[in-house]
Amino acid sequence: GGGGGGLSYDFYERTCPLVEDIVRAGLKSVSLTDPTTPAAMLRLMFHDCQGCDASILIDTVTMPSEMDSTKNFGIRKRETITLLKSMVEAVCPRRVSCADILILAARDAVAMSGGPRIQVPLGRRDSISFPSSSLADSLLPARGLGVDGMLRIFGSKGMSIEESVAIMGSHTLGISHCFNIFTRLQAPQQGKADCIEPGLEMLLKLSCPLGSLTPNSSFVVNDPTSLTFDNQYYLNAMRGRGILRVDAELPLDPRTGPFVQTFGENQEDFFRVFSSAFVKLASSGVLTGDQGVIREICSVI
Ligand code: HEM
Ligand SMILES: [Ca+2]
Repeated sequence: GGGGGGLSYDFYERTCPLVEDIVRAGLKSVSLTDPTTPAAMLRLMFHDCQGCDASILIDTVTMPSEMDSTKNFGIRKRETITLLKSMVEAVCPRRVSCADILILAARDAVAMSGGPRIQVPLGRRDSISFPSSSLADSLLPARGLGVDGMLRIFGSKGMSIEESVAIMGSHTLGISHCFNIFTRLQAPQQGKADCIEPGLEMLLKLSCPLGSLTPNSSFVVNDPTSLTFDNQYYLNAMRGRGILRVDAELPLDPRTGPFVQTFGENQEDFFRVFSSAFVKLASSGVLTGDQGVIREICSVI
């Protein structure tokens, strides 16, 4: 376990040389029918990476699973990983972990949306114990988390402030459900540095009216180019149009603001720092060697 020791860049070179091609092709075909798949993969990877052990994929019947934590509200398309795994199983049975397939799918999601091509070390093993909803509750960020808490989370994974700002650029993809933005709408000044540009506030109030009967299905996009992995997230945030509290605070906090500006001005910089942050996130606290197992069906222990 620990800081990613035991992972390597040629882990499947002998045992499953085609794994990266299979995952890339499979994800591409799933994304053709649902172009929001890459966003779902990237968030799924973050939420599994309190260990990156595919524990988020496990379905339990008799006890609460990770998915029962409200922090995992809106997590989509877990079944895509199970599907990709079955494609890999057909060629290399019992050799590739669900955890590695999830990381490969997330990095392919970034590349296929126009983002950087990231090399990731492999060799993760899947968890063997039942998943814990209370662990997910305590480790995953609250929807109203501010910059302070965000820096603490990523600092503990060995990221610099610059890398922490870069990994937040993940919100260049995807959506936020009204369920997750109500509190901010009702108390926009709750955070010390929070502010909403009036046009955005109006849009959010129209999209997510108080008393809405569909807060779990209505949503807004995280940035104006929500299917493209680009630096619009930063430009958007600098205009006071960040959707979540952390997105809004990022340009205003003196620790993070300068990096928001650099990434907004220079997409290459963003891509470079995002890549190293991604590898740190994907390597933190992983199981390797003879720890854990290789699950045959990702949703079943
Ligand atoms: C620590 C600070 C973070 C907070 C507070 C946060 C919070 C959220 C929330 C509340 C949503 C909306 C989910 C929904 O309503 O469906 C969301 C979406 C998303 N988040 Fe984060 N997030 C954080 C960091 C990250 C990181 C580090 C990544 C990736 C590495 C990430 C990737 C995403 C993606 C891709 C979406 C869109 C999901 C979709 O379209 O289904 N987030 N985030
Ligand atoms: Ca975007």
